Amino acid sequence: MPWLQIKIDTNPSHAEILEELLMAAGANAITLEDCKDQPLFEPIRGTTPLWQDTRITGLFDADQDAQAMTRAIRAGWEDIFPATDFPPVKVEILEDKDWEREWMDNFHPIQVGERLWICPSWKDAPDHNAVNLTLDPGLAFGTGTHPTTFMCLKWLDQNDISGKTVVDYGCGSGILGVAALLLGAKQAWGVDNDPQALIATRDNTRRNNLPDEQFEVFMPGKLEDTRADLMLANILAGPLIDLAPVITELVRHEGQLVLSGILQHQADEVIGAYSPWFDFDPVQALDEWVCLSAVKIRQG
Ligand SMILES: C[S@@+](CC[C@H](N)C(=O)[O-])C[C@H]1O[C@@H](n2cnc3c(N)ncnc32)[C@H](O)[C@@H]1O
Repeated sequence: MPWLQIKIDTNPSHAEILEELLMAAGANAITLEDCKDQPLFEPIRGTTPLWQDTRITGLFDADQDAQAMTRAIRAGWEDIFPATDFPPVKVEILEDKDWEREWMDNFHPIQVGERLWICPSWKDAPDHNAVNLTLDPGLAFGTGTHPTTFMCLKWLDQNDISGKTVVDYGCGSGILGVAALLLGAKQAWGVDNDPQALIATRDNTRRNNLPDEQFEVFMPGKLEDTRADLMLANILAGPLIDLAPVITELVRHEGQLVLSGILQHQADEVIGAYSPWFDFDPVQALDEWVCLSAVKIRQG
């Protein structure tokens, strides 16, 4: 089914209100991205563009009336900011994403280590006695084929995580948290800043017959009081470094940390950001990527 996208370029101080107005107009999901270098419309020659910091995209069902929705969003804006021009809006039909999902034909069941298989939900599991994780990543990252995901899954397969509590930070499709639960973990919490990822994680939790409460999902900043036994964070080196205090705080004393999304040449910098609190194992590498594991030895 096609989707309707409403894109609005704004600035950070107006972003939250626009998010609320898009949700009130019926958006199924909202994404925010930096758009400084890619304006929706070419700025008029000789003028300074005013609205080019933050792009908000609302995803709506295609049978909605785009003009009526845009009018409602605009009316809401004018009530709140009567003296500020409504920013430029672009409405697009997002055709059925078959082209984005062509990879599905090439996604086959993958064996990870001794116990675990990742099986696309549209294919049969080859070994019914294995721990089979049934997966449809939707529009989120995480099929198990990427070396960073694969190394985290391998770590889970090789370690005893029975009864543990787990945070899957940057959960994407939810693949790591669901794998942890299927391998015996007691509870998982997922965090992602992409709403599509939270939807995919919830769907994959259900697909594996796990109750929603066993894998709860959150936007960043909503999980402050948790102290997990195990933290899985496959993001990228930059955000992992920036998030070091936040991620550290979510791990209990003597809890474990597994980080990936890191290129080989970035490993030392990431280790440096976490070494005030964690003692690292030898680095694991696959292709140009590494996976770092560690134990928390000092309180954050
Ligand atoms: C490489 S994917 C990993 C997905 C999955 N965990 C896996 O291992 O395949 C990284 C995920 O982190 C999310 N992400 C990136 N930066 C983030 C941040 N600052 N806070 C929370 N999530 C973030 C992205 O939206 C994406 O879903």
